Amino acid sequence: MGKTAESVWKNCLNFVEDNIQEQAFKTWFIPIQPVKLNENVLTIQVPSKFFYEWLEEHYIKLLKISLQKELGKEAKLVYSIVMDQKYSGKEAYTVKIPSSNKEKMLPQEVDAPMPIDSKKVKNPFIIPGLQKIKIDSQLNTGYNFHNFIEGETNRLARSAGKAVAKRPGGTSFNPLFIYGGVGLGKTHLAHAIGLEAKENHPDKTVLYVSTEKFTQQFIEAVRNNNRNDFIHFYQMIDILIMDDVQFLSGKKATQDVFFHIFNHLHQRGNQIILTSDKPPVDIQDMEQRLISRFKWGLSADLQAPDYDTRLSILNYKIEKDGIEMPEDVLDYIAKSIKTNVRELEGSLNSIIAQATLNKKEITLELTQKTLSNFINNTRKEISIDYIQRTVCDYFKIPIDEIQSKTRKRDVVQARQLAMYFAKKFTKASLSSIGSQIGNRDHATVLHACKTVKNLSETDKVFRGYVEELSRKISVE
Ligand SMILES: Nc1ncnc2c1ncn2[C@@H]1O[C@H](COP(=O)(O)OP(=O)(O)OP(=O)(O)O)[C@@H](O)[C@H]1O
Repeated sequence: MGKTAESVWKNCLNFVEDNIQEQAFKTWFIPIQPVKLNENVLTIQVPSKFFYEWLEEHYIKLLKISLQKELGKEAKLVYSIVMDQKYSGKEAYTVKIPSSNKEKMLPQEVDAPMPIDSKKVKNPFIIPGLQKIKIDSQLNTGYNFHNFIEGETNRLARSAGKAVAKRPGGTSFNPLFIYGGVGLGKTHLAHAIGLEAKENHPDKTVLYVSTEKFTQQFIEAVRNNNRNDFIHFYQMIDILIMDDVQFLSGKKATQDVFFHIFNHLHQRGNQIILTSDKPPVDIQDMEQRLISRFKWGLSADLQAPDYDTRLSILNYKIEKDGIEMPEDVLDYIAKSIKTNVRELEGSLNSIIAQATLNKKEITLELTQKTLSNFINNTRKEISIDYIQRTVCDYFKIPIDEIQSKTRKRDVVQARQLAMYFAKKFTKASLSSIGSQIGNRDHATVLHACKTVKNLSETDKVFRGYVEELSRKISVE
């Protein structure tokens, strides 16, 4: 039987699967569809331009080998990309681009719905000559890529940051929206991108600004009647990094001015990098038109580091400070401090300080003693998993039921209660709660929280459940 696109792709997938991690395989290869086979040219359909860029950046070598095994040395790969027409509200369409077939390459330029080359458009507000003024980028050289340790939980954000620093405004990651909980490295990564972009493109104007500072500057500008100067200044920036955009929440006038700056920069193909403690959809009191712009590029999250990353961070820091520490001590710290990198650094510093001040050797015993308070506090954190198990035990429902799609009344109620308690007892965002409890969206979680609140006010029996469960969960 002759070869078909399906059969060729199936064999390629078998080869790829044997050579990469399972999670990566599921994420980047399962969604691909074989479309056409024309002699030695295989066309595959990928869900987005981002997807295509990622494959070309990370897996091109593997794809090339697998394809050559199937179709010979002259094998060629063509991507069919489903382009989302976010800007015009028109139907999605597909574009076809050949693979670079290089082992390592820069992502190619694609016919994006947004004219990337709109740099030539003249900005009537900018006085010629002013554009190249030197500004202090406000970047902290201590926060660079070299000391930003890579791990499973930050790989996507880090790689996207690297890509942006290489080709600011030239990838589909615009804006690059980095989000994650407290102390997970958002600010560090944002500075690292700025520093590397500056190094790669010395002619570009880079500016890091916290949202708080931006807001203060704006208020000051309005007070002094130079709102326009403020806007013009920001419109001159080639790479704008704005930290903690969740602080725009509720600030209508600042959102408004940022909206105009954002549009201007984006239309000119300038790069925007934003950080936030939550994903765009969960930012409260933010204009919808801004939220939708935040989602235009790539949203990448930083999660709490896993054990291996925690250990690598500790090793890096002690090596840098020229300190020796027994392996069991490092292992103990990495196993005990799980929440975030700032706490990990803090605990390491406390141990070093204890040992230095008391002229003691760093031992496991000293470490356990120093960290005891800290660990007791951290253990009190309640996980979503624990909440789900407690609710399911209480109602005698198997945990897979609330994870399933079933709409059975008792299961729906248990699921809603689990969502309500996750909102009450954890710092997780609505969308993160939804994705962990039954793979629902943030609106479902919001609805669940309201339903539980309403029912507790009107139904005595239900209120009893809520109170008892609340006690059970918080006792731990
Ligand atoms: N992957 C990493 N490798 C090395 N150090 C890291 C890493 N991630 C975070 N850190 C360090 O952890 C500390 C906290 O990081 P950072 O201030 O960037 O967090 P953040 O997410 O911006 O926190 P916040 O939400 O409180 O602003 C910094 O000292 C940073 O250098």
